[in-house]
Amino acid sequence: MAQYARGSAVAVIRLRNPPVNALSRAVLQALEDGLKKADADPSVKAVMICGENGKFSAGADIRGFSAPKRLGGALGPVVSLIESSEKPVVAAIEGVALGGGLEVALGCHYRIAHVKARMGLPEVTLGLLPGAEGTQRLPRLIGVPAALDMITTGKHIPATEALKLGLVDEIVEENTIEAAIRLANKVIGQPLGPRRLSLKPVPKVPNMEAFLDEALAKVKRQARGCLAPELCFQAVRAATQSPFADGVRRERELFQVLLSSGQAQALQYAFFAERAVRRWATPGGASWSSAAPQPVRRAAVIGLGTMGRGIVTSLVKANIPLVALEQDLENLNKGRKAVMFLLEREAMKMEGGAQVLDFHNPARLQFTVDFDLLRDVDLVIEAVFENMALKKEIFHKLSKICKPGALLCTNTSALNIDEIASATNRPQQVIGTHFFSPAHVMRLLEIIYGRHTSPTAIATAMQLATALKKVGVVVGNCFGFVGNRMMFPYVQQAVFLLEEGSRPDAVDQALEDFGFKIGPFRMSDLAGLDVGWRSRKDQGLTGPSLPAGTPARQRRGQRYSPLPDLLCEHGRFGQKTGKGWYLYEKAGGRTATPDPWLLNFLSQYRDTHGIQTRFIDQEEILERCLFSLINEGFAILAEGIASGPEHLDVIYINGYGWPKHRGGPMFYASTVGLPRVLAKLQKYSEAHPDVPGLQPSAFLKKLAAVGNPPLKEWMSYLSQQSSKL
Ligand SMILES: CCCCCC/C=C/CC(=O)SCCNC(=O)CCNC(=O)[C@H](O)C(C)(C)COP(=O)(O)OP(=O)(O)OC[C@H]1O[C@@H](n2cnc3c(N)ncnc32)[C@H](O)[C@@H]1OP(=O)(O)O
Repeated sequence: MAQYARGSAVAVIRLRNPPVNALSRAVLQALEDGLKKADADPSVKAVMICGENGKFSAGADIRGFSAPKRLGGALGPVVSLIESSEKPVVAAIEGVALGGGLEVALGCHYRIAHVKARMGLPEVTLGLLPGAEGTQRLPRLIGVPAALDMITTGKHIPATEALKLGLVDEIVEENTIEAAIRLANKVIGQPLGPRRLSLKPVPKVPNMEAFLDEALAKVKRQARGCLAPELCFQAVRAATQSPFADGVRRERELFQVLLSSGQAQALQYAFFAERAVRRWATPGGASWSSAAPQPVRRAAVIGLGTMGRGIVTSLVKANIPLVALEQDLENLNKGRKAVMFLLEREAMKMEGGAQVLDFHNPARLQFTVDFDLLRDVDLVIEAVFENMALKKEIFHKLSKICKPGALLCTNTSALNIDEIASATNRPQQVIGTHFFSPAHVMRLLEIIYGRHTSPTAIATAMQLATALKKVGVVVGNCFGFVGNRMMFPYVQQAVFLLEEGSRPDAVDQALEDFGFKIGPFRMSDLAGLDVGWRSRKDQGLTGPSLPAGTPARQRRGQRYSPLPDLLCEHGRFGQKTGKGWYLYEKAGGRTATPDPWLLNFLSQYRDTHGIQTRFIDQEEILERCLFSLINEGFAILAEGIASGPEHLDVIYINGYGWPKHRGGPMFYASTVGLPRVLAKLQKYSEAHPDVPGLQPSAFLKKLAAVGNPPLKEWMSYLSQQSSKL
């Protein structure tokens, strides 16, 4: 709704639709009614539009896009109605003015913002473009370069920047509403023509065409298959080429293309999925609604290797005082230097810099080799390397030293949380916090509860994720948890494809064309092949503990590829050694080129094992890699390791480079259709009966059999009928 009130000469229209004053049909109708009322009332000389509860508006009601024509049809004309008013209209922007909310403000003749307000046109992040004339008004107001940047990236800008760009006329530190009413009174009677953005020309840029060509190339490079950025660009370009009305027509056409592209649906699903995972629950009945977090006033990080350094940086950025601990002075000094380097770099990106982060202050960041300094911390994150014995030794020590209530977190990507917890006297306070590298950059935090982990511990870890500006996803304990467990069959298929005749660059290209930021072989070279090698040796899959006589390409009765082990035996660990699946310009180099040595090695390997080389097309690469990953996802859901497909999708989008415009693996499966996914898996598992990852999971079969229900209904089939799976 929007509430209409008349003060003296200024009528106030207050957008009201908690929590973010999204522009539903009802809100738009009330806004339109309010404008008409003000127009008809001769005692009203000006209008002020604001939002309830300190928020202007977060834009169109995203949930209303299922009835897009009705909502879309309504917003543009309302913005025009505002602009054409014969009485000055002032927008009082508090909190956020985003998307359609900012478009409403752009229709107003004046904009005044609170200094803490944020503005943006984030439609592109939802697979759309600003479809209420925003792509035509914004370039007229702030110029093409700044408008293109805002519209094609969707970034939110602070009020201070908005003022510099000329997006708002004034910013205030006190009462925005009173300031807006004062401004409205002041401008009564002044000519409105110059304030109507639709009447303004688009400011000229020297050599506009060359500028636009360059901007388009940049947009395409960054979009990686996502349509919206390019169509946003086209809408802005229309503003530079056509009169306002024609530009608006073009904007509407492009909006319709996006609306029916499927990508918009995927991105909107991803938006809500990210919010849905905050409402965590465990099969034991613990949940976000009843568990309260405990405060974290001081934390500790153990281990200053790559992960520990990123975690320390992340905690400092979140303003959490901490102790950083290493085993000896040599490693401590190395770690301290690396952390300081990261923090200096982060500080340079921030307004206020090093002073804001305050990392030179030992009360906020203390480096030590003394475990005793961990006595009074509220939370410890252990980030030493993946070795169960070492982790258990540390947790045993922690349970003796740390105060009784301290939360003990382990940063592990696969190890058993219960076994680590068994080394302590407080398993209820032990939890897995799987950070992704680089830990101060990557948004995902996989939070793993063990058999004894308390609801308070989960709530505290989730609260930590929020403080670190990360997306926390709560999952159960199994080898590899959710993310890596789904990754194993994907990577396994990629390697099997090499055995059968493909090449690393062909597999990577297929998956990068699908939208992954980086294919599995480039990723493996980046992460280091030795990491997996060590883990496989620990599991007895390779190395000295492998029983004599074990067939080269079989382990425990299943197909196994020794290719990654063989590469490691040749000292090919990836980027760090200058060679892995690819060749690099030097050790530590980043430019991957196909390596003739590797191709020759693969060919000899196939000869040795009597494998007939065949051509493998892109379709097979995608289906085998993606469907095996998805198949594991269904097994994870059936086991109750994650409480819904949204969890898996949020993990993949934020931790594994899954293209967001495809909505995550489980959403993608729902768009392909479960019967098709099942049929393909059946075909491939018949061809490769010794690969369990290709054998369709019982839950997938069930869902296909009951008629491919929509994703949001999947879990209900599990709870009702799991006994029959
Ligand atoms: C043919 C012409 C057609 C023209 C059609 C006009 C087109 C207009 C396009 C748009 O306006 S699209 C919407 C653009 N706006 C956005 O993308 C903003 C999205 N929201 C946010 O970024 C954030 O929510 C926020 C506003 C910055 C607030 O962040 P905060 O972290 O404080 O809270 P959240 O947990 O994110 O949100 C709270 C709650 O509100 C729900 N919500 C937020 N925005 C919207 C919205 N625009 N529509 C509906 N619901 C919204 C959010 O889902 C949360 O609720 P939940 O129940 O927890 O999910």
